[in-house]
Amino acid sequence: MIVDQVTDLPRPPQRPASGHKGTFGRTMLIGGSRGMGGAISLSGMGALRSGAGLVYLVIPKGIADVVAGHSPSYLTIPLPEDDSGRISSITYADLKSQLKDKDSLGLGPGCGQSDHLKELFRNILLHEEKPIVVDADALNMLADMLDVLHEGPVPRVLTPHPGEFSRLANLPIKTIDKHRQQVAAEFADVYDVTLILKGEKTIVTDGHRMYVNPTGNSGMATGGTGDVLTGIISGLLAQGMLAFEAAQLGTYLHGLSGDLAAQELSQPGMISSDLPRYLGKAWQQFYALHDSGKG
Ligand SMILES: NC(=O)C1=CN([C@@H]2O[C@H](COP(=O)(O)OP(=O)(O)OC[C@H]3O[C@@H](n4cnc5c(N)ncnc54)[C@H](OP(=O)(O)O)[C@@H]3O)[C@@H](O)[C@H]2O)[C@@H](O)CC1
Ligand SMILES: Nc1ncnc2c1ncn2[C@@H]1O[C@H](COP(=O)(O)OP(=O)(O)O)[C@@H](O)[C@H]1O
Ligand SMILES: [Mg+2]
Repeated sequence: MIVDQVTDLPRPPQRPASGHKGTFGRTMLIGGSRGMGGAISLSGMGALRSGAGLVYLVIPKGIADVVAGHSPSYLTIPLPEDDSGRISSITYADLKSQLKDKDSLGLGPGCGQSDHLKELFRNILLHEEKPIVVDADALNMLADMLDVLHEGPVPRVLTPHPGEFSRLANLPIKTIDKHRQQVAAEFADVYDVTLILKGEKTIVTDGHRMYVNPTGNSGMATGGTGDVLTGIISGLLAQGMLAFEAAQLGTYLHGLSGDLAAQELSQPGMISSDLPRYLGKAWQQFYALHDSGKG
């Protein structure tokens, strides 16, 4: 297997002067559960500040008001829930009309795990050809049904931290930490996905290309920062970026937001909800350095 090291960042999505919110894509994020409404709200913030035109959050009804209260900019779709406050009852067929006009999906932040969710995500991953980001509990459920990734050349971005990757690839965390690039590239190649292996110097690979992200700091080791990344990448995918490029740019901007937050707030003093707030500054710095001020 030959893997090219990529260092250049991709072009960001174009923002035509005549663009309207439909031009910049609709992304739908499915997650949240009782006690983890924050995760899906953070993803939604990442998606909004990535430039996506419309951000839909599909959540259990028990947390709908709290999630909607995080930002008036979300559209929320409340669904029935089970006794533990996780999305339940609704089937893939029930969701189909909602999925139809969406340009990208993000599955998992804070959703918890259940047989029902597993079946729902299984059907989405099997039948939806649009780009999908898979994170958090959706990754943990995916570990038992990796066959859904063999159903065709469709854009899938997986965003595990080493603990989640250990479950997915059935490898000890020690082996993953020691051979990060090799194990990530092998997995991405076998399952035809873009894999983001998170941590210090996050790796983005599709099995043929490898990008090692230079941004980010250990101030980002705080609950919810990965949820923000999921939203950013879903939003970039909704704007038409290809999977590897969206993963690369999303990871870079996410880490840069963390660096800018740390500069002003310190590493211990920054929290995950600061990242979306610094994403605007990260975009400005990106445009200044890489894209001649178009933003
Ligand atoms: N505000 C909210 O609503 C929030 C909600 N959240 C939601 O919580 C759900 C569970 O997600 P999760 O990631 O917290 O737990 P899990 O999948 O069990 O993984 C942890 C295991 O992996 C191991 N591990 C090894 N290396 C690691 C590494 N580099 N980074 C991280 N872990 C590493 C680790 O080892 P240890 O810490 O013991 O050393 C441990 O054994 C999920 O739905 C998520 O969206 C969170 O996003 C927080 C904010
Ligand atoms: N030491 C570190 N250096 C750089 N980035 C880090 C470091 N620790 C964590 N991060 C970043 O923070 C994010 C954590 O994601 P994740 O573990 O999924 O958190 P959560 O599930 O709580 O949202 C990832 O993007 C990861 O790369
Ligand atoms: Mg996570």
